[in-house]
Amino acid sequence: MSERKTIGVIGAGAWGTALAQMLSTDGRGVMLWAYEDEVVNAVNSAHRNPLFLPSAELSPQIRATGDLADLARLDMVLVVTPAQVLGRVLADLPECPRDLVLCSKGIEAGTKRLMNDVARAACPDSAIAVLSGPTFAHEVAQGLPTAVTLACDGGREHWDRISPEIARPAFRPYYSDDVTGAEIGGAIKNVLAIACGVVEGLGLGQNARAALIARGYAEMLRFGETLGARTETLAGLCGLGDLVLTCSSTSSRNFALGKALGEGQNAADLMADRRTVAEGAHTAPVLAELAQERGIAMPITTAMNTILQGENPRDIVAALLARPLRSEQEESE
Ligand SMILES: NC(=O)C1=CN([C@@H]2O[C@H](COP(=O)(O)OP(=O)(O)OC[C@H]3O[C@@H](n4cnc5c(N)ncnc54)[C@H](O)[C@@H]3O)[C@@H](O)[C@H]2O)C=CC1
Ligand SMILES: O=C(CO)COP(=O)(O)O
Repeated sequence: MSERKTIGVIGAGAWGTALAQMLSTDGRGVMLWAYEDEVVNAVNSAHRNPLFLPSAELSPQIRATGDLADLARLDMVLVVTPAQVLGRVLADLPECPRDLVLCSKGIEAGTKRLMNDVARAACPDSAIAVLSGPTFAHEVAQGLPTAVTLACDGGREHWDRISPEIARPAFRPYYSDDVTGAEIGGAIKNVLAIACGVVEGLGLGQNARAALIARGYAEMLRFGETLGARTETLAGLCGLGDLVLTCSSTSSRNFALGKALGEGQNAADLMADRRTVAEGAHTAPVLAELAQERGIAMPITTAMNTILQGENPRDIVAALLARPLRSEQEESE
């Protein structure tokens, strides 16, 4: 039997913890880096993560650490921090691994870079893969069946090396070499999930939500095309698949944030002091800016950005509905 190498996971929020649990199911060791000492201690002593994934009983195969040096010399490291701190955390890594697998969903605000560009700058010699798809953390931690896109910048050879390390009977990666497409799907669906939550919070009905998913997907395709993503990638698990999941459940933090906005809660209050991340709130401003700079029609994204800045959701929805009639394929605001 081949040796099962320890895998590193950076970030012990809900998703990093669930991935560590999933990876440990074949009996291998997982080294999990956590930002909070409280999480390190709880994982090591009680096999729990009370801050971010309280429902899961974790495998004793998972060892937590607060020291990134403990991940040195591991061949493969999954990076699962919030998107806005990924670059900072990678810059602190004493040694870059051979294989980095990026699992965060977002765009870096200041630089407007996708996560793979941020990671490439920090670890130029690492092979970069993006793992993304419809994956609520609590379901993966329970071992429920889940499928993801695993986009490998090194093509088939890269996939052949890393996919056996990541696949498990209930966790099924699908091959892609479209790293940009895989990232764009995950980043944009978070903004659209907030929009679907707003529709829910305002009580606008199921028809409106379906319209929003379809028109939001058209925005994802237009944006993706401009950045060189392939339509077939966005039609898959990491795009449409994840959009459908997060636009239809309050298990999504982004959807729940939108619902609260639609119900009349204040955006600044909702963002203040939150421990868990709703990536769409950070992605919306940078995405709206990129759309404007590049002349890409993204009216739903722009509207969500305005609502997150404190505008009245009902007024913004009314303005969206009042735009001139056009064909579905037309690419103007
Ligand atoms: N929760 C989920 O079901 C899924 C989440 N993701 C993505 O995974 C990424 C991480 O999300 P979650 O694990 O859900 O996080 P979370 O919302 O459960 O927890 C927040 C995380 O941020 C970390 N953090 C806060 N400040 C930090 C700092 N200054 N430096 C480093 N880390 C810091 C915390 O330690 C914690 O790990 C996000 O990009 C999210 O979109 C992707 C798929 C599923
Ligand atoms: O990305 C996710 C599921 O695929 C998790 O969505 P939220 O971050 O909205 O909870």
